[in-house]
Amino acid sequence: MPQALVCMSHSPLLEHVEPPADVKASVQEAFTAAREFVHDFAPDLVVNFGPDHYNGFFYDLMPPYCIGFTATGTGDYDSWAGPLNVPTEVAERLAQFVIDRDIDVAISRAMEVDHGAVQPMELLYGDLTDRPIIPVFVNSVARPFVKMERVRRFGAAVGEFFATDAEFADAKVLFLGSGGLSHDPPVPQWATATDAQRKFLTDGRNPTPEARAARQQRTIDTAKAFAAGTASVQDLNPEWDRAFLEICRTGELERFDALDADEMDAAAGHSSHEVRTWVSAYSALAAAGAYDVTYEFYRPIKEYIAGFAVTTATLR
Ligand SMILES: O=C(O)CCc1cccc(O)c1O
Ligand SMILES: [Fe+2]
Repeated sequence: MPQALVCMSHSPLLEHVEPPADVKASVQEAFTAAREFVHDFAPDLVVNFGPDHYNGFFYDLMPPYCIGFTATGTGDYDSWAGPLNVPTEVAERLAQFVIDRDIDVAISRAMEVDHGAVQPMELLYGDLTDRPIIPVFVNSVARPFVKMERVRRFGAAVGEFFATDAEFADAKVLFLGSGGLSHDPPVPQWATATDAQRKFLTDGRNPTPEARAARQQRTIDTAKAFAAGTASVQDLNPEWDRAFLEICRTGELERFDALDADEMDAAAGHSSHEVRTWVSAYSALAAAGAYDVTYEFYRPIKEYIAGFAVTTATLR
């Protein structure tokens, strides 16, 4: 069983806003299940499909996907702030393979990854350097978006590399996807942003501690208000989330192609695009063969501003 998958929502609010005790306990149980899964699997390498929230990628140069050859955590919301343990030579060969499959992926030799990319690894391993990891950015927040079909093909190309590369014939690779499902946290969008917000979206790297703290407090305040029913935040959409999870379960991944960005905004919120990391990760796993989803947790959680899901999968 050389490959496996964990896909999970993330939320920087996990440590900042308290849902009811039973809800919190159920999420912690899901994390425990995922942790046991990865410890049993014991991957030699993690391929980490992560989004970004204008901490590492900005509108000065916004690729649809990017493979990191070396990478550092930005430390937003107290997430991982140091270097990642990236096997550069493998990342380089992966990028060449993907490009040869006609997917024009960007690369970075100094990638910056935020809470959205590192939180699953922190929850599963506690330490971003515990395993060799290849960080793969999948744009999930900054329009324009490529079609979901392209995201699926991108993930499949990544998966094909590990399914066919001689060096990985006996290696265990974990595909990790982070984000979603339905949610609409207060991340500015270009189309409706003020001039000051547009400057941040374009040129917001390395914020002052004050600016970062203000941004984080705004998210925390919004989450508390959303849970109290007083925020004008778009509702979570459990139906949409369950339909998405159903596609993951069936393995009929071409069905993801019908996900349209405008419809997703309307039905599931402006951050629902984070499921692009899931589409990539599931497609990567499916490139090696049929799989089974072995664990699924789902709960819409306003305190975390997330249709919160955790899934694990193994090859059949
Ligand atoms: O502050 C931000 O930029 C967004 C934080 C955030 C909140 C809820 C769910 C998420 O997935 C998320 O990323
Ligand atoms: Fe996010």
